[in-house]
Amino acid sequence: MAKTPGIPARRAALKLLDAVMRRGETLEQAENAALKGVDGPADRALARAIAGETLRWLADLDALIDSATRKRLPDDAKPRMVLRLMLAQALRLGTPPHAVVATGLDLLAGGPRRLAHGVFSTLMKREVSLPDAPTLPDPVRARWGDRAEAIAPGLVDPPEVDLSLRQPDEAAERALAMGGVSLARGHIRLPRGTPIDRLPSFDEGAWWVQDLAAQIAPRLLGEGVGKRALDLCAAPGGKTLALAAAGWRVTALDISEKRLGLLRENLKRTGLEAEIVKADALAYTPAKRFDAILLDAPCTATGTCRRHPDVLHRVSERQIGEMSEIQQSLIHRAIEWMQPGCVLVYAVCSLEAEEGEAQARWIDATFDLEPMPVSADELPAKLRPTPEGWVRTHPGELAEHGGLDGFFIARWRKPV
Ligand SMILES: C[S@@+](CC[C@H](N)C(=O)[O-])C[C@H]1O[C@@H](n2cnc3c(N)ncnc32)[C@H](O)[C@@H]1O
Repeated sequence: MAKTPGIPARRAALKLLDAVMRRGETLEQAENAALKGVDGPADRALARAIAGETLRWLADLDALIDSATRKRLPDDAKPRMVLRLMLAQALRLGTPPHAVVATGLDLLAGGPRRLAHGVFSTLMKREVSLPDAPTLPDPVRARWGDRAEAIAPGLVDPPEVDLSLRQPDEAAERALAMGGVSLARGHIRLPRGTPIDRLPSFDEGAWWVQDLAAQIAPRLLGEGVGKRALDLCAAPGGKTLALAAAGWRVTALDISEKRLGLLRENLKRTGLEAEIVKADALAYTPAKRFDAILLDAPCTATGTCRRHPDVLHRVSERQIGEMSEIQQSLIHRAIEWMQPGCVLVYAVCSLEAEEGEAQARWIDATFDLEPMPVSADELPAKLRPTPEGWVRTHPGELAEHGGLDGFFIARWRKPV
């Protein structure tokens, strides 16, 4: 018998949701296994979109489900998982309800299909809708505090596509040719979903994909002609490329051979150069002196929640604490190597104060370094530094242009 079209994509979306919610995996980690047997890029994209929208709006979808059930379905019960996916399709992806039912109930074969059908039909008859911005899960709201309300509107949609240019002065001209806008020197923003590898000049290596907020950290090292920089956690290399393009002689170090493979590909495609070192920064001693060190530290990556909404549900206090310890070890190491005059830029794509502001305060209190406050004219698109001279970006900022990833960035110098 012929399979109903679209069911493999829904089955894959269920596996993705299950991997995140029950096993704490990232969407990326779960993809290989979950998408096995899903043919064609359109169905794979559909599976990703259903899982992504479900995770982005999870608290609101759950509230709707709870409003239509007499007895609360357990969080990890399969009917709740399937109903979440069905509602995300109807309310976020515009899938007609009959198609949602035709492809959704099959996922509950041998289970409570009538219950799921009843809840879904009740909610459709009520013509329910989602709020203007997703409701953040309680633990996330507690952690993000006052900022949570400003961040949530930035999570409504996946992000647009930002490019960083090898020749910054070409931004205006290339933005026009590509149908995008430039919000900063060397930056182009394109509509979400733009197929990257089909853009003109991809093979020529004139640009690489990098969120506007991620473009800030390497810029804070300044022009690098005649100077050496150590990019301490470098792969896959977005910031290495930016430093090399700004004239720095870059040593790019990372512990992951797989991710360094991507960095090598990026260097090859863009024709930029860097010395590559595969090492554990905690066990490495550089032979050279550096004028600047960029520590783009491993972190919980909650600042990337627009493109990776799984972080909203799987990052715990424990993981934040563990990351914070690793970051402090790496900071310690980097500071040991700083010569007088050497600049340190610390960055994390995290919205957690423990990985950002608290680390900057710890550096100020522990080490003999001069803070180098960031000024407004060093930042793109009218962003402002914090009163301390740090950079704190979040998805709700520059909303009129499509938002930003969440980053914390701060800068110091070793006294001469
Ligand atoms: C936030 S990512 C870096 C992103 C990169 N700077 C970019 O712009 O493309 C953090 C990196 O730290 C690396 N890493 C984690 N622990 C490390 C260690 N002990 N030594 C060196 N690299 C490490 C990871 O492999 C990962 O590639």
